[in-house]
Amino acid sequence: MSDSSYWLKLAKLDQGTLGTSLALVNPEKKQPVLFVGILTVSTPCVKGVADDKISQRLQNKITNLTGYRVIIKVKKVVTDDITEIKNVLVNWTESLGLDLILTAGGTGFSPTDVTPEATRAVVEKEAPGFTVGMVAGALKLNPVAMLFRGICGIRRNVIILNLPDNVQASCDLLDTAMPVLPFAIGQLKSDKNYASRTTPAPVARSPQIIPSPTPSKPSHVTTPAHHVTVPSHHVTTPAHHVTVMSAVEDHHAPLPHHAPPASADHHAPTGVDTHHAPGSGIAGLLSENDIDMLTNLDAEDFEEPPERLRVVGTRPSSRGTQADSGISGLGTREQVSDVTRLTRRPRISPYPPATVDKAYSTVLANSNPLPVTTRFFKDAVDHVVAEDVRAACSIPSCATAVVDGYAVIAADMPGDVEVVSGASLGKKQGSIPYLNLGKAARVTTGAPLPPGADAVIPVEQTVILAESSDGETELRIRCKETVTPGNYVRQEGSDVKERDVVVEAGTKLDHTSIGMLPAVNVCNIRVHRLPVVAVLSVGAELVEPDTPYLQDGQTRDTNRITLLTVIRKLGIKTLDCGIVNDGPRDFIEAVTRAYKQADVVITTGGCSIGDNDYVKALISEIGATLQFGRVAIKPGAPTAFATLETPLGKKLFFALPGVPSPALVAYYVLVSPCLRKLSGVKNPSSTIIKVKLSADVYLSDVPEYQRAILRWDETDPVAYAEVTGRQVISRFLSMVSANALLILPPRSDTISVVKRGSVVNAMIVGKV
Ligand SMILES: Nc1nc2c(c(=O)[nH]1)N[C@H]1C(S)=C(S)[C@@H](COP(=O)(O)OP(=O)(O)OC[C@H]3O[C@@H](n4cnc5c(N)ncnc54)[C@H](O)[C@@H]3O)O[C@H]1N2
Ligand code: MOO
Repeated sequence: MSDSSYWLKLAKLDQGTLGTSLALVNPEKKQPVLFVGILTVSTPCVKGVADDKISQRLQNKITNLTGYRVIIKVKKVVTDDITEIKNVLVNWTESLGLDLILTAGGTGFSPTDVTPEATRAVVEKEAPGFTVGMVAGALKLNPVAMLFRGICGIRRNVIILNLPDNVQASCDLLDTAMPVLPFAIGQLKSDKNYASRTTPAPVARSPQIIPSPTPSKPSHVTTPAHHVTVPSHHVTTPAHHVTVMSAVEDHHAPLPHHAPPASADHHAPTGVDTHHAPGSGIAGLLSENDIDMLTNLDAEDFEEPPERLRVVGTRPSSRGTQADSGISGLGTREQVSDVTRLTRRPRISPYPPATVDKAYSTVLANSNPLPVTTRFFKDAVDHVVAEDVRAACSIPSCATAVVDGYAVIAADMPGDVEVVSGASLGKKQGSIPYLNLGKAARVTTGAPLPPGADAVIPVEQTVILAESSDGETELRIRCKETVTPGNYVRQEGSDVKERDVVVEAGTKLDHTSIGMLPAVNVCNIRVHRLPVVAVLSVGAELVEPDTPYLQDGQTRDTNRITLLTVIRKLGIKTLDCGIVNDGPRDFIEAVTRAYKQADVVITTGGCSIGDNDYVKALISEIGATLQFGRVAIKPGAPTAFATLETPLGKKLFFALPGVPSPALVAYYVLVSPCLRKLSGVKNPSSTIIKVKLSADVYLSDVPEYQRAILRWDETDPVAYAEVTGRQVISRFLSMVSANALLILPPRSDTISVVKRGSVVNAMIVGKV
């Protein structure tokens, strides 16, 4: 998968505002560019019960930063959720090439205020001087500033500055910090010119609040608040994640403060702003492209999220940042392994291969049966029963006839008996008259016996002696046979006794067992919830499978439909998450959305060490723990497995290879047992039988799963396995019609070929 389009997109963003994608200096203004993100932390804003007024004010203010041309690259509103805040900060500091992040809100004493804690958890260095300075300035205006708990720190060369949620208070604090920020940023960039050019004049011993230099804004340029529509090819993002540029008016009760500066802050308009500080031009504004991109960048972010963010083996961080922009002489950031940069990737896979056994046991150890729920039997097919199902009644519930004939008293036989009105299907046993000696009652198969009767004689063993004049009823019959009690009688409970176990825990309810439930009067049963499985394909070359004409280099996505089909056959709900073909951020967004709705996320492609293979590193990036990153298996070696604990339960991630047949083999070997175990199946392992090879098979250096078709001939009870042609992994046909995988051991010093006729294990994967 190529992420070039992602970079193009990023370049487009910058082109829209700067004229060149990753340039740091505006050629016209000769001012360094500063990329800023503004994060509003406000649960009410997210819920739509309050407006985000603060971000526009901060935006207006920061775009006037001395010595820099400020670009507001991203804005977002999140709830007061520590993980959500952390994730945004991590995301933004790693992926957006920002220099400064301003957060607003969540810094007070309210129990829900956690912005400082989130910030502290992610920063690499704290910068308490900023906080002290800002609070000192604000205290001169209002003692309530003592309640400000915000911090300032540095993460990945990005300064993060917490500000309070009160509009005026946050502007006041930012005012205090602004004269020093350019110097701090210059130092951070190790850019002596910037640093010296932007060094603030020493401040008086008692710091002064420096009023915002933002010029006042004529009200007629105000653009009405508008919501941004996310283009349809992107996943819909809730409105609160979309940057909404609206007029700002502060209705919050402000802290007592000095007279507001003659600034645009009180009537900051949205949309096209031609009144920003010199050099800012359209800085601080987002084009439609930007918003489109930003919407994608943020996704919905992580509600159930990474407590820790770690990258195993590689670090796909710092993309797009100035220091590693590829422009020589810019920045001196330490060069780390970076999966998004071809030349900076490890040249050997950093993931040690797990043995198949280890991979299998790791997967199963992490696949806990999903919670138990009660379902009506009609809705329980394909579910696995969580508790033994016991009969609530016996089958049959009373003695019944096994044949059509006559219920009799065995002692009367052989002999002639009078036929009385009898029992038929549908009649209750209690409503049937008692049968006395010398009498018989007509019964149909399955009908209850009249009380008093102890045997049934089939019609065939009787002759009619007398009948009614209309020929409708026999009046007297003769039976010549000796009859023993119980003859042709199905005794009460002879099939199932009340309280007998009819379906054992761990059994999947299928057509053979589902009917048993109502038979024993059990309609509601305890079953495990079935997993929801999301499937997405990764690859810039991929197009929808029904694309009629391919352009050079395009490939129809076949893995998705294959996997969705095989999973749906298990009765498991699937989510078709489409193709991810727009680079790492697109991937993170898609996987994040997927795991929020699914228990298991399966990706295919982008999983080896080719140009666009970042899947594993990015799975780690969303906070999941990579349990293994490769498997010593053929095919399917690049398969990885990761887990993520969330408040909604453990989420499992399988990264399967892009090549179709290895992807399906890896699915059979590792994913399908996982899905069975999650569903609650007692023995989730696949069915393995002994088969004979119909041709010599050469062994590989790792365990190999060769695709085969099993056939039986009349003379041999053991199936013959015919390998499906050449087993090169790229051969699509090797999978078609295969109903078994031959499990072949690795080559050893003593054995490198298994001869025709030898018996090997085969995993059943299809109809045999
Ligand atoms: N230098 C190395 N190269 C490779 C290694 C290695 O260890 N070192 N491993 C090889 C193995 S083994 C496999 S398997 C593949 C796996 O590659 P990826 O998972 O990265 O898959 P992609 O590069 O994305 O695609 C490979 C191939 O498959 C086609 N593809 C991808 N997705 C789909 C789909 N959804 N439907 C149909 N076809 C798909 C794709 O177009 C490529 O042709 O890596 C080896 N290389
Ligand atoms: O291990 Mo790959 O999946 O076959 O070539």
